[in-house]
Amino acid sequence: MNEGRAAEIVAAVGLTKRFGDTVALDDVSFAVEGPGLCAVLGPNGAGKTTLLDILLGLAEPTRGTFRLFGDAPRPYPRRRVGVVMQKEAQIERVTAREYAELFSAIYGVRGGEARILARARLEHRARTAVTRLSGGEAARLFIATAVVHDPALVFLDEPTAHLDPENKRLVGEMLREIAEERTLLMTTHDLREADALADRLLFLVGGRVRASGTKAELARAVPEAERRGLPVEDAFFHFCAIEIHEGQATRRGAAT
Ligand SMILES: Nc1ncnc2c1ncn2[C@@H]1O[C@H](COP(=O)(O)OP(=O)(O)OP(=O)(O)O)[C@@H](O)[C@H]1O
Repeated sequence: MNEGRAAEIVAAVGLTKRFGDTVALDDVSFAVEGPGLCAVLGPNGAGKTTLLDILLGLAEPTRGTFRLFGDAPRPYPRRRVGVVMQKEAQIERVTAREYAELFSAIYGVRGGEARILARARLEHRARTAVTRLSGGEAARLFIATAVVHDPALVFLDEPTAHLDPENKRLVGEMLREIAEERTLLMTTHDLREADALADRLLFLVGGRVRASGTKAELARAVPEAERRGLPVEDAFFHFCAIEIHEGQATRRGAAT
């Protein structure tokens, strides 16, 4: 990543979201500079999806505001933003090529389907129904589709959840390549994956930001005596006093 080009891409200012008595986000403020990959890390129920929904313009915060590319998102800058949701549309009998054609047409990108299939390395699976692709193949198709219109910012909600290690690695390589030129904001509860992929980190627990910054900054803040695992694992434990296993929060040493 070229530090000289860093600019504010996403900024949240006091975002709060309530669902009845549940406070999903509690006065969340942070800024993400780009390009690069920012991992939003937190256990189940931390508020990650709620945060993405607000930043995507799909939900209104109860309180607070946010900026995209340094400006208020009105009108929402759809053409500059891409998205991979946790549950992407799985339309029966639509092939990988048809799926790529459909979204290329929606985004008005001529010849986009060939770019999508090439980026996803799925040319040989073009005639296979999306519902019959493996988890890794489907993840690559959704990610390649999300960037067909060349957005500067891409939101991804747990794009590698439920993938085996080899497919996580393949998808991770794809995300790193995409993050060379763009800003990716990706939710995950996989600390190892964040350690391997992220330039920046946002730790979210119980709807509150526990820390945010570059991976190097947060890793440096961990005292020598607390350094036992990967830098991101140590930093998460240091700032949040919990670890995440299978999405669940546990105290260090409590999991098998
Ligand atoms: N539409 C809703 N109505 C009521 N409560 C909600 C709603 N959406 C989210 N919540 C609650 O808000 C909190 C944050 O949920 P959210 O889905 O944002 O967490 P998350 O970090 O994305 O979790 P996961 O890792 O399991 O996807 C949870 O307590 C959840 O039950």
